[in-house]
Amino acid sequence: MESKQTLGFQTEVKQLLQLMIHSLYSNREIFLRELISNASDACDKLRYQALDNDALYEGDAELRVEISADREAHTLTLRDNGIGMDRDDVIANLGTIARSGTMEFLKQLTGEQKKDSRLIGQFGVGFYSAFIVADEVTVNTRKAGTPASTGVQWQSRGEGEFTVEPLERAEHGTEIILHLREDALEFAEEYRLRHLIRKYSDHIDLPVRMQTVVDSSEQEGEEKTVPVWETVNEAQALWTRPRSDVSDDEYTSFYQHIAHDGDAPLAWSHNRVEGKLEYTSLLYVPSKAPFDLYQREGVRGLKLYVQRVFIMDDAEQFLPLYLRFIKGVVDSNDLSLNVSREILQQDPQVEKMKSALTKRALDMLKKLAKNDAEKYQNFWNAFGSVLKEGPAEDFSNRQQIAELLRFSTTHTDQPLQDQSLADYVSRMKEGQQKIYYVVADGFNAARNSPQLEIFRKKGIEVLLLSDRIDDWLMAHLGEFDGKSFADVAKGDLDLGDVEDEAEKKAQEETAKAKQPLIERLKGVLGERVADVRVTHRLTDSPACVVLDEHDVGFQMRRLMEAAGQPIPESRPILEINPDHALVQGLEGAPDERFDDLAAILLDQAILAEGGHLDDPAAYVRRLNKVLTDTL
Ligand SMILES: Nc1ncnc2c1ncn2[C@@H]1O[C@H](COP(=O)(O)OP(=O)(O)OP(=O)(O)O)[C@@H](O)[C@H]1O
Repeated sequence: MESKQTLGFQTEVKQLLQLMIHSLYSNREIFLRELISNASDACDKLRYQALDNDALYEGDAELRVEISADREAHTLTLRDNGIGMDRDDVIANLGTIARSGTMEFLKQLTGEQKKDSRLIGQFGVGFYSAFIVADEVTVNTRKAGTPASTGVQWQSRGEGEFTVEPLERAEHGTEIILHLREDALEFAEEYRLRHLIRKYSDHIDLPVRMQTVVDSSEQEGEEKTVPVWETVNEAQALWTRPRSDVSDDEYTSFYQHIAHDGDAPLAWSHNRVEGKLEYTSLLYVPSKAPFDLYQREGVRGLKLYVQRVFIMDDAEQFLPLYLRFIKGVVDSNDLSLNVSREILQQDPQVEKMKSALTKRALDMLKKLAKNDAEKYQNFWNAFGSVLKEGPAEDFSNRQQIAELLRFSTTHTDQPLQDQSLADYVSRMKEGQQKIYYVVADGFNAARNSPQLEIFRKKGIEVLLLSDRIDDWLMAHLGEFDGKSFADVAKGDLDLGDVEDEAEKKAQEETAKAKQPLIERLKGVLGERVADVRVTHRLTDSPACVVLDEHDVGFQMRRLMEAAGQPIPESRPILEINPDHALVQGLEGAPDERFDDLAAILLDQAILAEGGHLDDPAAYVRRLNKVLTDTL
């Protein structure tokens, strides 16, 4: 048998402990939530593993958590009869392996205690929160189903080192003994503990018991004290209760338990489905994005239960990827208890549940948008760009998703995305048939895009898009309220009936008159452009570049380029503003000067659109030549 060993905490864990001990005072009670939460997870794990091996219960199938305090000794003890840990588990889990969350946690610290303490649970650094209130922590544990001699004792003062040593332990499960700091003795007070236990564990399906009053009874003249274990929490899984019985506070604290998030959720939706498929779901919209929202391997999915038995965390088969921010629980009556991830992937029932849960989640967002604009904006700011993946991933729900989208537009000219498509449609000009948008790499580039000039002049609103996903979104959105979308940088400018016949005629005539100039430009620019034409979309700029209706957009091209993907060959169309002095000056220019100005015009149009030049040095050379001539 190995003897006592002293080991160093991993660097990140050390940093974390320093922080726990020295800075997080504001919300100290959360350590209890974290430790109860761990105990509850440990019991869930044992219940699950015992499904096909009853012996793991070792004759004690009544899963529970017990909490007792000793005011004299300054200790608080939490005991569970869950799965327990062996020596390797203890070393890995409680010291040497920083969870991926720890680093992120450290990165995101703001120095503001309130905020920082809320981050603790979210990043899976729960156990160490014990050191907020304790100056020494002892963990006695034994893995269920192993001999009594394989117990382990872990001990640390949270200062950089911990010890592990073998322990003879009759019971399986884990006992955590906190030696409370002088200033944390309130956590040994019975009334305080009772209150906290109810606050943090009423909703979990596991009795949390306290050794409270000591019962003294006179027997044969001798005073005998009997410890009484009393269940303090409600101990009923929250989702199994009828909606009308559950308070908002309870929904909130259940969310905080399952999502490891100290903040309140923005909305929830709790439903029981009966009939062919029977299940209960409880879905939540968090208020802020987790750090791994955009990572491929990021944690997502619901907690899956089958007939109240916990089966797995992060069951991702029940919601589409674009709703990966939704947290919650699904409890099925139909799935088998030994269902695995592989089975979930193929089960047609799961597919049906996924489709129903998707609708529920979208409905929940719709309601939030309708009832609370401020919260909805909060949701959109956190998760809008994920929801924008929806129309491409989930064709059948794309209209519903379209209603949920928010944009910044020329109506507000602000980067905040807070205008819905319905808002846009309600402001459409008489005769306007399309919803116009511009896509650029950043908000300012979009807002100042030359292509918008005519739209601003005529008071036609344009959506200003600058998220990476936007080109992709627009390609899949199709239409909204019977109106199609038009990229102002693609194809011919078509303002529908906003322009009258006289205007159109005048434009045609100008185009005819400029034909010789157009031909001359084409001759000079040659292969660099697909076409040159006169436009009336510009009022201030001399020229702009646009793409053919069916070309891949400028933004998408840059994304594909950055991702090392082959980009389909396409050349821009140069459009010139016949009313601009520079264009007018071109007409009479001698050949050499004309060639320089033509090239500059094209290069400038590409730059204004946000593109980069193949030969920037040539552009600078030409520009300097022209500038010098004017001196
Ligand atoms: N009471 C317990 N019984 C068995 N294992 C435990 C217990 N408490 C902690 N552990 C183990 O230690 C690990 C680390 O716990 P910790 O609370 O730091 O992080 P976590 O539980 O993984 O994340 P989070 O707190 O966000 O749930 C757990 O994942 C679990 O494997």
